[in-house]
Amino acid sequence: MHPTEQAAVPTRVIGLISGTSVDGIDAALVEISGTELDLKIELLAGATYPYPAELRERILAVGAGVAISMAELAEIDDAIAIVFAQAAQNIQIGHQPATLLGSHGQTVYHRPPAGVGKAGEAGEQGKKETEMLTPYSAEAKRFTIANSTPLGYSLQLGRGALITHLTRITTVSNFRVADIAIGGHGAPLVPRVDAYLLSHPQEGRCIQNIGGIGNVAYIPPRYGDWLSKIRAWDTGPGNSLLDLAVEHLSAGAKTYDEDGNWAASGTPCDPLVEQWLNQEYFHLPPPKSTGRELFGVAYLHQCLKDAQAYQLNAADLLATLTELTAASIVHSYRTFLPEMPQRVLLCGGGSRNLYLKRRLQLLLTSIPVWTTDEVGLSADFKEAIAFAVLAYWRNLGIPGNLPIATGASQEVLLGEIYQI
Ligand SMILES: Nc1ncnc2c1ncn2[C@@H]1O[C@H](COP(=O)(O)OP(=O)(O)OP(=O)(O)O)[C@@H](O)[C@H]1O
Ligand SMILES: CC(=O)N[C@H]1[C@@H]2OC[C@@H](O2)[C@@H](O)[C@@H]1O[C@H](C)C(=O)O
Repeated sequence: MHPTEQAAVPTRVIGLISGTSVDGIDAALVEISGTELDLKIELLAGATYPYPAELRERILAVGAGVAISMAELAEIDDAIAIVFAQAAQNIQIGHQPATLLGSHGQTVYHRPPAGVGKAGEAGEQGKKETEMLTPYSAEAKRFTIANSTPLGYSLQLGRGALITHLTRITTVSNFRVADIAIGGHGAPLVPRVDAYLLSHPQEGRCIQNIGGIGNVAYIPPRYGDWLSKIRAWDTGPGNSLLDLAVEHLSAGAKTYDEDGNWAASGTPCDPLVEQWLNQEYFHLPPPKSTGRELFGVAYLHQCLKDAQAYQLNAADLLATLTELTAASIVHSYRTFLPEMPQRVLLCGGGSRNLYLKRRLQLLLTSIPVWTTDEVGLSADFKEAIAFAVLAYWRNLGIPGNLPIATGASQEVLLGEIYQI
């Protein structure tokens, strides 16, 4: 059957992802029809299933660079597959079963291609640009040494074969490797889905995800050669530094700044934000991607050190870190977009941070800042929905990456398929 004939019949698909915040597994059960311009999704159910505390701690440790044995890695890989399979079972309760499952898995390591920002470009120039990423930490230095090979590397745990075995559902997983193998960053992958679900006939839009890391997809108005004008990249820290700071400042009592209330009671320190914006990542041209390897614990420690000069209290420090997220997003639009969008649509957990949203609105002046909920697509489950769509495209033989976003040399089928 031709892909378009196959796609005429709606398919029930599960999308699963745990992002860089490692807060739990986002699961979406969707009904999908159409292929690209006629792509339609209906969200039947969405839920977040927290990780067992011990597994979360182990994942965070691996992500922070703690050395583990291959035996432990294997254990974590399957422990993640098991909780992902449980999430898939739970999300179907009370619904007709799904016939396809897309599982992003859990990123524990992400290294952009050498010459980050210039995907696929190896050699001295590439190395020089990567070395510029080192002022912040010993951890960042290791990142540079590891990054002397031309291709990127990204590791998502929770192997698909086991998820298929446990759920009895055809599963697509390991979405990033094919793009990386042809010179791409393997991220961001959601922009192609954003393009078909969130484009507008007259309006240029930035779809801004604020997870642990932030990423944007600029989708121009849907006419002419609009697809070639899409731009996308990781903007830098979303909530990663904020969450780590909250945990540190509350001595472990809190894991995030609910609604941004704590930061809202402080005042951002503008000179510090200016200083932090000098960091090289913010100035590298897209395509570019990043992770907790850069915007993680060591980075926060350097921020805390920098802040000592200004004697900030806890609330001021959180306000300043929140401002870094907002300012780095807006700075990247002003620097790298061909034109500013007419609307910004937020998604991810950071879209619930009301203080962050207010600061973004202030910096973007007259450009309205909404959430994707306000145009009919769940801000909480958009990433999980996207991996359901990417699995569906893979199953139909439709490429999932956008070379302009990832830096890959061409479009490619994303993901490995495991059948029962
Ligand atoms: N009500 C809220 N107020 C403030 N922040 C919130 C709220 N709810 C969620 N968050 C933030 O959102 C984060 C989780 O966001 P999300 O689940 O989108 O991240 P992720 O998917 O793990 O990351 P990424 O998109 O980088 O992979 C939490 O760690 C927290 O910082
Ligand atoms: C390696 C990895 O997991 N990257 C994530 C991360 O979280 C946000 C940002 O960095 C994004 O580029 C990417 O995820 C989304 C789902 C993407 O690929 O579009």
